[in-house]
Amino acid sequence: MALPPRHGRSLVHKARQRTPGHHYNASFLSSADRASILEWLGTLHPLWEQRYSAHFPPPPGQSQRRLLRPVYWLGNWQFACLDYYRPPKGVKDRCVKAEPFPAVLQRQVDKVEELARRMFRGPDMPTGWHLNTCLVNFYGSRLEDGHWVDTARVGEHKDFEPGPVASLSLGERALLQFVTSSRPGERDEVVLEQWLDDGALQLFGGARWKDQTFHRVQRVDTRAGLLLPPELPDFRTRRINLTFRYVPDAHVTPFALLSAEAREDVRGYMETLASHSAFFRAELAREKRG
Ligand SMILES: O=C(O)CCC(=O)C(=O)O
Ligand SMILES: [Fe+2]
Repeated sequence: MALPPRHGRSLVHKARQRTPGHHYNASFLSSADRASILEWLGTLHPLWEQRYSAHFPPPPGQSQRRLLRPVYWLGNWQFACLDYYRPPKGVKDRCVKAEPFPAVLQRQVDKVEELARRMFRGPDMPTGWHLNTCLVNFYGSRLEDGHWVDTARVGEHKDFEPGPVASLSLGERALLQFVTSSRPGERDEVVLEQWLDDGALQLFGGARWKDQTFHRVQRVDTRAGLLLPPELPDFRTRRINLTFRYVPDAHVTPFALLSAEAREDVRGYMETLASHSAFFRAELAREKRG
């Protein structure tokens, strides 16, 4: 059970704690699978996306900015400038069909789905749920005007995809916190903290962790010299996290079938991806065939 937070005491939940709806296994990945995932990561060409686009301009008072980190998506790509997947209203032209999972990841997904089906029932396990989406987050420092700037954090947010969400962590450990919703003038209350270790699985679902709380990556440890693949210009990766989610198949759209505006907004990204990927080349070609 999650203990209520007490003053002056941090809640550090150890491996395999019993918190309903939240599961953590520090040693989920075998060393062979871990090695093979790292080898696959070395072949990726992640994107530095911009938050906004021609048809999704910055709101008043905000300006165009890059995301804090490069990302890669599998299954479907939720481009930041298409404003991510936000059911029930934001489901059209949000999830662009992307590459399938490599075999080593599909094997992890099969195991995680089996576990999730044992952990979650009824309203916590949507009809048709399967993990068909993966966001690969690269955490580290980026070079800005000759200085390395640490951008290894994620502000509080919810994952809006329905049902349980699973994540695999590689590299430096990260402190993940679940916090209650913020109200103006009130400090967020941390209701659960979990250090995510190299090779760990975290699985969470149900109203408590998906709807009633936000989560954030508060910080990522630094150990001198840890550098994860792939080699990127102007970025040093020390942690990689893969989150697996479910987007109903009806909401995953091939690039060629997006609205003209959405195609315009992401065409440049598709072309960049296509320069390294036969899958994205074929998706672009499909548009030309009409
Ligand atoms: O890096 C992590 O462990 C969590 C990332 C996350 O919350 C997300 O990608 O939605
Ligand atoms: Fe998240």
